[in-house]
Amino acid sequence: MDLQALSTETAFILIDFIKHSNIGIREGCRYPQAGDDESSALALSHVWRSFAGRRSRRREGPHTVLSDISLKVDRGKIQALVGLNGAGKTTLVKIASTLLIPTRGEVSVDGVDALADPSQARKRLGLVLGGDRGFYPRATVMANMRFFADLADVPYRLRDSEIGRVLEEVGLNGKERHAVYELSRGQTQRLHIARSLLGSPRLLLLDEPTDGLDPGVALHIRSLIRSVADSGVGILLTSHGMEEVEELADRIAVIDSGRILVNGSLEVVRRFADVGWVASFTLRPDQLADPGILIGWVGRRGVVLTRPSGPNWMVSILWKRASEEGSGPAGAEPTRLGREMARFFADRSLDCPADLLVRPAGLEDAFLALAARPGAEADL
Ligand SMILES: Nc1ncnc2c1ncn2[C@@H]1O[C@H](COP(=O)(O)OP(=O)(O)OP(=O)(O)O)[C@@H](O)[C@H]1O
Repeated sequence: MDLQALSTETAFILIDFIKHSNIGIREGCRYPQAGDDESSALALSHVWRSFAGRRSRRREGPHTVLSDISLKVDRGKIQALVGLNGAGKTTLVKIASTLLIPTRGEVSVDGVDALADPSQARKRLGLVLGGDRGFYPRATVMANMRFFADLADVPYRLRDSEIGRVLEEVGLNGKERHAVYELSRGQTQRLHIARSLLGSPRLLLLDEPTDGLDPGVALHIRSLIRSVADSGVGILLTSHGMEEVEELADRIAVIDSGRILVNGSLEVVRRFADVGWVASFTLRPDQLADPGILIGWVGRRGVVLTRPSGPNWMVSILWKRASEEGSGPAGAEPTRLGREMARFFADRSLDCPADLLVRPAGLEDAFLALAARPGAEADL
């Protein structure tokens, strides 16, 4: 736009508008301002959250649950949040949903400052905390959805068609006249998702959406989550299901004691956790009475996890990837690694386990390796 070609009055009105809006001019183009990230459904910046100690523990002072969390969820992408129980995932979801105010930091939902204008932010997001609560159980699906559509500010004349749209999206069309208590657990969970989609939010916050569901229903919910993301909604997903996260997430943040350890693709998380290949097998007591011998042999090249299974041990060796560039067995192809392990048994005149399997490490293995890292006991 050529400002010189405008009358002085029009130019002043335009400049005044630009000063009081979120728009900047750089060589005649609109460029993003702070809090106006075009691709962000959610932006958390240096978020901290503390809780006052319980009355009996007041002298201990506030308990810090989240420390300096910065996280972005892009539109159309699924950002997963994984961590052990009590790591701070639900607290973070509650802050993103405006249910909880951070002690410090900034929260922006679809470009809206959620701390300055929580009601505008709420209109742009959907929240699924799941579980059996959250609906009027004796009222019908339709009555519940009309109530929540009103809360979501869906215009009255569009209300029933909007409800029809979201019920169809989750496969609950036909259930409108059923009381909520008549729905199965999986159907109730789908209704939670339908409710969160009312008003076409730009951000969906899903806290363990498939928790407690049978595998078939969980599969359906997962494909629903993917299709919602594909429609351009940014999704923040917390889950203890590592396979689910691996399948769905574009980015995975691992949170530990209220801090983000790493955030990126599965490959980034695996590199951070320093785990490349996993060897798993069953060890009989007549093969190796003391798994400590195996642990000593692996040494610093990996992590050995054992768990009893009847009289046997189930063993997983999380081989570090650092030695992939070096000389250790983890640097070999899985076949070479398998051969190396076979030699361990042969050198001790022991049978090589028949079920020995070497496979690439997944998210669960990376997570276990992080939990087993030195010093982790102190903070996990
Ligand atoms: N209202 C509260 N008052 C005091 N402490 C709280 C409160 N809410 C959460 N916490 C504490 O904050 C920590 C993190 O809890 P949060 O529920 O966010 O963990 P989480 O990662 O979601 O755990 P889980 O996987 O078990 O659901 C826990 O130590 C919890 O006890």
